[in-house]
Amino acid sequence: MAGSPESLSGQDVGSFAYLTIKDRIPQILTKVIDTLHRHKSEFFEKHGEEGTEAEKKAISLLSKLRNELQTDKAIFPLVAQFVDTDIWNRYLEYQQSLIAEDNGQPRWFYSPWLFVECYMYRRIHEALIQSPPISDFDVFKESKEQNFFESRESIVTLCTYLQEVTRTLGELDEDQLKNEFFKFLQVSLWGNKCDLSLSGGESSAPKRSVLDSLEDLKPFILVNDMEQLWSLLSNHKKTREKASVRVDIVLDNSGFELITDLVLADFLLSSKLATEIHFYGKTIPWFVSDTTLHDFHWLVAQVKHSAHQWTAQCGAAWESHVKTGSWVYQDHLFWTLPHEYCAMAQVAPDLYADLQKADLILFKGDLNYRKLTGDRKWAFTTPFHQALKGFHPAPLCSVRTLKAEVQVGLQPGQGEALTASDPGWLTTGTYGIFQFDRSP
Ligand SMILES: O=P(O)(O)OC[C@@]1(O)O[C@H](CO)[C@@H](O)[C@@H]1O
Ligand SMILES: [Mn+2]
Repeated sequence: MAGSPESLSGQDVGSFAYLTIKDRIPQILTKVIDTLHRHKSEFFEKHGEEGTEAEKKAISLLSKLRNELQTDKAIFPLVAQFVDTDIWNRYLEYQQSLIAEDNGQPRWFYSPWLFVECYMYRRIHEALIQSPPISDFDVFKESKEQNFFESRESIVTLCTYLQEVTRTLGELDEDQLKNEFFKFLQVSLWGNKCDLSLSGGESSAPKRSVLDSLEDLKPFILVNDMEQLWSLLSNHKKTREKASVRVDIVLDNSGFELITDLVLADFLLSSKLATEIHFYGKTIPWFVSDTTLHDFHWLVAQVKHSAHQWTAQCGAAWESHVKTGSWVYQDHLFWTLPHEYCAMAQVAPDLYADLQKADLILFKGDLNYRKLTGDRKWAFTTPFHQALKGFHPAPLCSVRTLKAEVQVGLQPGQGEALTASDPGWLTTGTYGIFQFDRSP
């Protein structure tokens, strides 16, 4: 295969990568520092003087990080011992090896955007690790919970709808079932618009019921492989050649997006299009809104204890799915490394082998898409299969709203026409895709 195109980076002045590194990431860091400041008294109440000292230390480490970024310093090796420190520092050495002698070291506005952005979030975590006893504090917890509470109405509407569909499943014919499947897929897609790292932590809760918007949003789906997802799952259901059908969902954001993913997962079980769902979340706070184990269980509990009958019924069912094992939540440190997914088989062979057991893998969101395609400057018409560069653990589908300047698998002229009609089409989250790759 011909060489891959270069990575998106802050070298391209004015690019979305450049503006993210220059403006959005410092804004996110400032919000993190402010969050720590606002919890000063809580840390004192919990840990006394030690807590106050820890808050000061974390803030000073984060201010240093912000200065390194804003003055385009070298990317420094991680220093605090953690389960993935050596992997990160080996990756930093690899990035160094890609740079010609006279071009110095990996730097914020020089190295691949994917690397420096992931590194920034891992440095935030390092600042907390180095500041015991507040090391377990999730600096993004408040904004993830706020997104959930601000989405309350949409959550009630969605859970009510799910209960209605679940009650009538037995009466639906094939076409009607497919139609419901497509609805829940689209709800999960547009749930991805609710991304706090794009909004810099500002509220991103849905403004109206996403169910009512599906028809209006259809023209904004640029690649639509939903039919292939249906035929894959409905054939398994029809032929019953497999006792179990496993769908894996590589999660993205907590809050409303996670609700839309759990609603889809519940429908997959009730409709018997799947018999088990594996969810993958993040082991550390990540990209502001990404789902951690705590976020997952907190959200299920919140839904279960809702005052609204149908919402509470959903939460009880979801808790039961976890208890019976038909829903499995899994952590793996690979998801918070900077590697492109084409490196997974080498870097995390255990995870790759686990994904190979799935009948279908749904990758939610933009960051996953960037890692699937290596965050590279592919031509818009490059086949998705080619951009995956050998990453094929199982049939997979990206379910993503566009928030970065990478997109493949378009028709000839489609990207150019979009640029002419809507210059922000790649980065505002307005457009979405269901992009499927069957497998080797
Ligand atoms: O994976 P998500 O949550 O859909 O989006 C995450 C993300 O779009 O937010 C950032 C915006 O700067 C991008 O760098 C990154 O890809
Ligand atoms: Mn995210």
